[in-house]
Amino acid sequence: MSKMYYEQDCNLDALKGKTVAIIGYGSQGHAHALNLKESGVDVIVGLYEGSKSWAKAEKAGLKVDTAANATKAADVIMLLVNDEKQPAIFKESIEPNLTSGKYLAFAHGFNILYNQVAPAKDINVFMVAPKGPGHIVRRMYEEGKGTPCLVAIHQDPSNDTLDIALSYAAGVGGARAGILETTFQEETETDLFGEQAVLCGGVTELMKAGFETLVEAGYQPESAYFECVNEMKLIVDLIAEGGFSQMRYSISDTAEYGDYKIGSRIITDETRKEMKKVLKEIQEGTFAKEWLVENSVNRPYFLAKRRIESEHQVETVGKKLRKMMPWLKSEEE
Ligand SMILES: NC(=O)C1=CN([C@@H]2O[C@H](COP(=O)(O)OP(=O)(O)OC[C@H]3O[C@@H](n4cnc5c(N)ncnc54)[C@H](OP(=O)(O)O)[C@@H]3O)[C@@H](O)[C@H]2O)C=CC1
Ligand SMILES: CC[C@](O)(C(C)=O)C(=O)O
Ligand SMILES: [Mg+2]
Ligand SMILES: [Mg+2]
Repeated sequence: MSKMYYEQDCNLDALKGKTVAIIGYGSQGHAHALNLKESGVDVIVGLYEGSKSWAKAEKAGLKVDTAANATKAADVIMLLVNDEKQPAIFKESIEPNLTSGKYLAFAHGFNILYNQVAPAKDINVFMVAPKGPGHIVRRMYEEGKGTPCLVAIHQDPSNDTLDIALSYAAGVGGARAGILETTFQEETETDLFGEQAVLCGGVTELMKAGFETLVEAGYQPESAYFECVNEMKLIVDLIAEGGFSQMRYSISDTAEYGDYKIGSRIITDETRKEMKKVLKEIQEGTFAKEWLVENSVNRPYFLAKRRIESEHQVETVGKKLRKMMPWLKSEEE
């Protein structure tokens, strides 16, 4: 049976007297460090000499040191550097300073599930994985709201790792929305599937396909952008707030009829079959292997696609239109 935890189930005091090192100060790192600090936790950020994040973290009022020194100073070490960089940083800076009984934490299970990081048996290992982008985790916390989190325990030699993990999850704001207990395997496989097939890969390809269909048929790119990209958030906000039924309550009956009639012509049996294939590749470790190889040869596919995607018309038109909507805050520097 699924196990959910809320504020009344979490004891923030479990982290009292302990220091938490946040290694990395990017999307998740800045959100965890600042939310925990504002929840009363003693935080130190761990980076490397020359890191562009160093000055940012100091400017935000956080203690900063190298990853090795931060690990030495801390009882709980949360690894929030890029997944592909974690194994080397763990070996070089963290493992030599992880004394028995410390807690090592992750926000994604990739490196534990696929055996890229293997902590000694006397180290407590847990995961707190927010189900949202770091900048939103921070923004929600500042607004007095929270982002749901997953929590999982990999090793528990001290017999209190769940208490520490729940305290941590509450400190980042997760208990305001709900913390679901899971395993490293379930988190990794569902997270990879979600970002590839639905949230990132699925949504951007759907938007681009809609945008390109309209533009190729001779409609204005601005019209295609408003229809297929900008309005997505407005529709999805209604779904997030009140389910499909609230979205369908707010749209016209004409749109609702089109939704029922046409949706399954777009997401076809073929698409569902492909989703199953994608999930199998994740479960069998094929995707993980590919991503590790891509990194070992300096990411040629990843970097080329990043450039090509950033030059797509949907991006250039969107940039121009968003400038006229100053309330749309961009987190990119
Ligand atoms: N992005 C997200 O919203 C989510 C991410 N996660 C997980 O969180 C983890 C972190 O991802 P994310 O926040 O996207 O990472 P980012 O790429 O946003 O940030 C990485 C950070 O690590 C720092 N860094 C890089 N190399 C080193 C090093 N050698 N020593 C110390 N710090 C270093 C970077 O500093 P600099 O930039 O100065 O080089 C940067 O501050 C991953 O496990 C990811 O799967 C989980 C849920 C959502
Ligand atoms: C959806 C992408 C994500 O899994 C996330 C923000 O939750 C990630 O890895 O960044
Ligand atoms: Mg995710
Ligand atoms: Mg992810």
